[in-house]
Amino acid sequence: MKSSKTGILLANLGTPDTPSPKAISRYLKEFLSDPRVVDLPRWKWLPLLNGIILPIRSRRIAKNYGAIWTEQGSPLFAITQKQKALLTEFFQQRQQNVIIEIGMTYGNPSMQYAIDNLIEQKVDKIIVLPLYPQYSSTTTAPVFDVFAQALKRHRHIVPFEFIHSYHLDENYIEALVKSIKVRLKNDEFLLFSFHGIPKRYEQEGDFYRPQCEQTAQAVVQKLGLKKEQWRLCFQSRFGSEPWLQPYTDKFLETAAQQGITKLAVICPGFSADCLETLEEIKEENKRIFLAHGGESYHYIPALNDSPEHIACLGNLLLKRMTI
Ligand SMILES: C=CC1=C(C)c2cc3[nH]c(cc4nc(cc5[nH]c(cc1n2)c(C)c5CCC(=O)O)C(CCC(=O)O)=C4C)c(C)c3C=C
Ligand SMILES: [Fe+2]
Ligand SMILES: [Fe+2]
Repeated sequence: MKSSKTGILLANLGTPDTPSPKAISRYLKEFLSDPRVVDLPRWKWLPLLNGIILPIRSRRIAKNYGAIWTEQGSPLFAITQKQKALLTEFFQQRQQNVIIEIGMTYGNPSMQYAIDNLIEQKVDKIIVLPLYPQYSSTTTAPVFDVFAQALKRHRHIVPFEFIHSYHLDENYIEALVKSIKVRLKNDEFLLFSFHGIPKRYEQEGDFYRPQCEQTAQAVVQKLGLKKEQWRLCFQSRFGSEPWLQPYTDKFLETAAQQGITKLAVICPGFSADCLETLEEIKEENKRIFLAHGGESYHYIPALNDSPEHIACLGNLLLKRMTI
């Protein structure tokens, strides 16, 4: 009897191909044209995006991308490749017949490329794993959209499973706890910083915030932290309307006045380090905190390709393969 072959699709946001303004603009155009991300009326948003935002922002963030770029490409790209390689080993060790592809929502490798490859290799089933522990209509839902779009080219819709979120997965919480335990000093305050979304999206039904809160609560409970030893904030706001609050940068401006002078920051919503963690949180926000009376500040890296993270992702997938 033929053994079943599972296709695994590791989905993430995507990143520019190079740190040049041209490549960044191409990537941002695709990303920010998605109505799931910016839902303003097209007639209002697209001229603003194309005429003002893309030329200015892509030049501005080119130097930030340049500062974090690696020989293997952008950190998000390089880390996702490592996750793929280690997950392949994870399944080989367990004698599972799997093919893993990376499919980015925006940019390369595209979701279409990933799906075409999996279908060409005649997989019996596809498991889609959006690498976002907390669901959001701005990240997880677009993975579903591009996945469905990519299948349109094929006659056969392969049976599939979509991992919606894993914000309270036991191995995910354990991996965060372990990573914090080895890095957080006794006298440090712990800041959880999650990527923000517009507040309006929450009012319209996006339940991202409660999932972020549940992740943070589960972690602090295991660490035994008191409520005055930690806080949850939201970073990376964009545009002028209110986003989820409290804002990370605003908190850092006033933290020292509240007696918080030694700080460690973790961003549990990012499964791989990227521009938003390595530049904004690790560098820019450190400068803000130290300029406003903070004494020490350090960033706790994303779970990336750590053995605990690979075991977490591997087991999440394995559960879907055996049922
Ligand atoms: C404009 C609206 C945006 C929403 C909504 C948003 C939500 C969101 N994003 C992530 C994860 C990542 N975002 C990254 C970069 C990034 N995000 C936005 C805008 C929105 N994000 C922009 C304009 C950019 C580009 C950089 C910048 O100009 O600041 C990245 C990093 C990609 C990389 O190449 O390293 C990630 C990852 C989440 C999780 C989220 C909502 C929950
Ligand atoms: Fe973002
Ligand atoms: Fe940002």
